[in-house]
Amino acid sequence: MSITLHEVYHTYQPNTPFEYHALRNISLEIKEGEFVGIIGHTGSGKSTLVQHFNGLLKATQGRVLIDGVDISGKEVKLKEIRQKVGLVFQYPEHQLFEETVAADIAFGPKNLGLSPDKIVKRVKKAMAMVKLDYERYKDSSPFVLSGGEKRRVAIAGVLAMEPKYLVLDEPTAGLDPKGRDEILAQIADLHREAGLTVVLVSHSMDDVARLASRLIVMHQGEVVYNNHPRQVFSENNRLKKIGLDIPTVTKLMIALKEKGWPVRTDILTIEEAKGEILKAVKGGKPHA
Ligand SMILES: Nc1ncnc2c1ncn2[C@@H]1O[C@H](COP(=O)(O)OP(=O)(O)OP(=O)(O)O)[C@@H](O)[C@H]1O
Repeated sequence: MSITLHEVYHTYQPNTPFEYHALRNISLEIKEGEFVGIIGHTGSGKSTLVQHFNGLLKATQGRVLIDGVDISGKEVKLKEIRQKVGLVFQYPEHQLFEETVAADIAFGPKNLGLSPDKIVKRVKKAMAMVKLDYERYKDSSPFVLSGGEKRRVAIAGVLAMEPKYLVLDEPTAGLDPKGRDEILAQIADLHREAGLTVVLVSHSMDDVARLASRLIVMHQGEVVYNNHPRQVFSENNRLKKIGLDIPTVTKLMIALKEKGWPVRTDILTIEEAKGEILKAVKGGKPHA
């Protein structure tokens, strides 16, 4: 079971003076249970790519298969595909529109034609998943909430559809560090505890390095790396050439190594760095 792209191209406004080839020859697979990060600088095609995962954009060429089903098939119900692949847009809170938090989250399940009982159950479950207290928030207007809370309401709206794949396009954009950490921790929980397959689009290396087990790096509409974060970040110089940076903690370890400390440089988290530095310090002075 997977999201599979086979030689996908996407051209915006074809055969016009504004024609733009946003995706070129993309083949990739996101397997059920994975946590995949998609990184790339602005304009590299990340949003265009993920909008193919649920049929919001149609491939100009190539095939997109969701759990083996080619979504361009005439008999395919895109509504079902969009339920299976939940897509959280950039700044999803801009799409909140109902008068209360509960009504907003209920919008999707209502459209599925579920009974009122089932709808309430889904709303409660989705709010619990993003750690919003049901009783406290259900009757609030979404518009009086903080930026981070609004975003959680928007994510809950997608979760209430009970997707199998959760695709988040820059979910931390515009949040302060606390809001960012909270959202990322919740996304990690959704993968670890709720068992969702997660695709996280980001241009923050620090964020994806900690969470993703695989990274897809985009550059000018193409996939340039598709590998474990440690492998990707070992390509420090090539990443720099395409305008991407390695995680801060990885940079620190490279700097220590250059100063002669016997530390590993394929480090992705502060915890790993701590262990490595303590080991090196116990071992005595640097060699160089
Ligand atoms: N509707 C459109 N018509 C023409 N070109 C478009 C359209 N939407 C996007 N593009 C172009 O396609 C390219 C890829 O855009 P996309 O939004 O996928 O990039 P991105 O990597 O998600 O960028 P960001 O990090 O800024 O969100 C950009 O150069 C953009 O200008």
